[in-house]
Amino acid sequence: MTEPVPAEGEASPADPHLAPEPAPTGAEGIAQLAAAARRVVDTVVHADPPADAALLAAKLHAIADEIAGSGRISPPRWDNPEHNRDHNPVTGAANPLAPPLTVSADGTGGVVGTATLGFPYQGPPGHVHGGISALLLDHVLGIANAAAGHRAMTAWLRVSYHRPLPLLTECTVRGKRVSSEGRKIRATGTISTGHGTHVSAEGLFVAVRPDLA
Ligand SMILES: CCCCCCCCCCCCCC(=O)SCCNC(=O)CCNC(=O)[C@H](O)C(C)(C)COP(=O)(O)OP(=O)(O)OC[C@H]1O[C@@H](n2cnc3c(N)ncnc32)[C@H](O)[C@@H]1OP(=O)(O)O
Repeated sequence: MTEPVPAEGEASPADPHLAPEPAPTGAEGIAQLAAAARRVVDTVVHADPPADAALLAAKLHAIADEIAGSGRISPPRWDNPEHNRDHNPVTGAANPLAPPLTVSADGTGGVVGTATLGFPYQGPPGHVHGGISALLLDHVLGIANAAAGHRAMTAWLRVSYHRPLPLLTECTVRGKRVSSEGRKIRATGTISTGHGTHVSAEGLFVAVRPDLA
């Protein structure tokens, strides 16, 4: 089957913002730690308070001390977008807060990712917190813009919640740049499940000033 050819400025499967990137030294190890920490968070949120909670907490602190003993990386530089990819709270494999969502080109000039969100992301009982949905959409719209060649900051994001988004259900997050005018870029996106669209968003993004990019 022939891949559709993206129009100029649209995300392609070969886009560097979507392609697997060369792993920075130690990235695999950090991703392993992040996956384990993610499991700890999920388990803690689900747990009946164990009788030996204080002892278990002490063990977790000891593990954190051991990890910290190997040193800390410096705060990222503004001009290092690679850092964002690994450590951001949505797709970042190195960030235990990230579900993580895996995003790729959707073949029509936009981007798409899937994730199944568990109890750490709960808002209304059994459903995803609205702020989490906004976070996913903000980030995926940002990736769609980046994949279309625009490194841009969110100026505003309008989120519409159409129906509650259930936890523990695979959801699909889509984003697409829809227009650009000078430094101003507009993008839209949705979060859907097999039951239809639960959340949609549109945003204005402003390309990073050339002297800062
Ligand atoms: C972040 C980059 C990473 C990329 C990595 C890739 C993938 C990762 C994805 C990560 C995604 C993470 C996503 C995140 O989390 S981004 C983090 C959340 N966003 C921010 O923190 C942004 C904070 N705001 C700013 O930094 C500045 O205000 C910006 C950069 C937005 C503009 O300040 P700047 O000094 O640069 O520009 P300007 O003031 O000359 O304005 C220029 C034009 O824009 C128009 N305008 C401005 N604001 C608004 C507004 N609110 N409504 C309507 N219009 C607005 C303005 O009228 C003018 O229009 P015109 O008069 O020319 O017609």
